[in-house]
Amino acid sequence: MKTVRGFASATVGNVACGFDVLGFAIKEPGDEVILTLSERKHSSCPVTISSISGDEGKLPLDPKKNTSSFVVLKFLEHLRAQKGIAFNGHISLELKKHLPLSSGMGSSAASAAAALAAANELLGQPCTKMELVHFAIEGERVACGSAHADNAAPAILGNFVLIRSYTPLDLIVIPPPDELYCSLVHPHTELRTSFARSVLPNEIPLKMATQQWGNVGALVAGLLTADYPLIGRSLIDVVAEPKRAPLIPGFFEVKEAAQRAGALGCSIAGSGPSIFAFSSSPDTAREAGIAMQEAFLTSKAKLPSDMWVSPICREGARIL
Ligand SMILES: Nc1ncnc2c1ncn2[C@@H]1O[C@H](COP(=O)(O)OP(=O)(O)OP(=O)(O)O)[C@@H](O)[C@H]1O
Ligand SMILES: N[C@@H](CCO)C(=O)O
Repeated sequence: MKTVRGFASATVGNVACGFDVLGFAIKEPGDEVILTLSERKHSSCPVTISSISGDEGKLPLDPKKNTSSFVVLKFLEHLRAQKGIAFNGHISLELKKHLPLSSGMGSSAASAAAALAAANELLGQPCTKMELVHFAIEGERVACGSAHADNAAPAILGNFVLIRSYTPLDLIVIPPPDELYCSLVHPHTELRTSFARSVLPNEIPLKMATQQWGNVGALVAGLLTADYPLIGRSLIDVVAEPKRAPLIPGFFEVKEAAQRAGALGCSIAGSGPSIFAFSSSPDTAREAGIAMQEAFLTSKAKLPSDMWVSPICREGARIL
């Protein structure tokens, strides 16, 4: 029997203007997955879930429905079909859930990425991290019906990841500027990604598209040149934020509080309800985070929240 423990952290999709094409990872918190390999088959399914903690009993134990086990099944299928590596043993999976569900913090992707890092290590690293991203994306389809990559890719690869194309998948890893800090505030309420996607339009006017791609290009330029004011100016989302903001009680007050505290910019984390802000020092990031929490609490909905301040994680999914 061999045991490996994988970890993958929270991620923020979209980064304001990059709907479905840009995301980044923070250092903590994250999900842990412990895999135990035995040489003999136990059941008809090569992967079973032995336990899940931290989810209040909400997550499925069916290996085909939980993102952590589903992606390992996809990984094993790929090894057999594409690399000629047959797996005849059994993997028992234990999930330690530390990320809140339906939070906008890439919870489903973190479980998948942690499981993939552990499975790849357990079987002698037959895949590159870039290959693992393909299976992690399939996990997102199981979680919310959409195979978006802006949480899954940074959960595996760390850094910022730009998705230039989905078919074929073409990912560009963008290392973060050294002094960029994220304040991430999670109000105690859930917003399902599938619902937050259903409020978005299928088509947008050309004028709106022009604004959006101007900001995405400028944000990438700002990240690559460590131009903090440019990063701040580019954190504008005219596509998803206006439709989703009404789903997050206190959103506008929280955004204003972050900016008043000196943050470079602020927007919805992924599909929400979490909200992130960027700052160019850890002190400002902490002050912005505290101001955002206060704004949630004093808004009409009086929402308590959790807050994390973190630099961008460069490592991605890893073995503990
Ligand atoms: N291991 C898992 N971790 C989290 N959610 C899972 C997992 N496996 C399956 N799911 C399902 O995925 C859904 C949560 O996904 P959702 O995309 O809404 O949340 P999220 O990952 O926090 O969001 P976001 O992508 O906006 O950051 C739940 O319905 C849950 O049942
Ligand atoms: N890009 C996805 C991220 C979900 O976290 C969305 O906005 O729906």
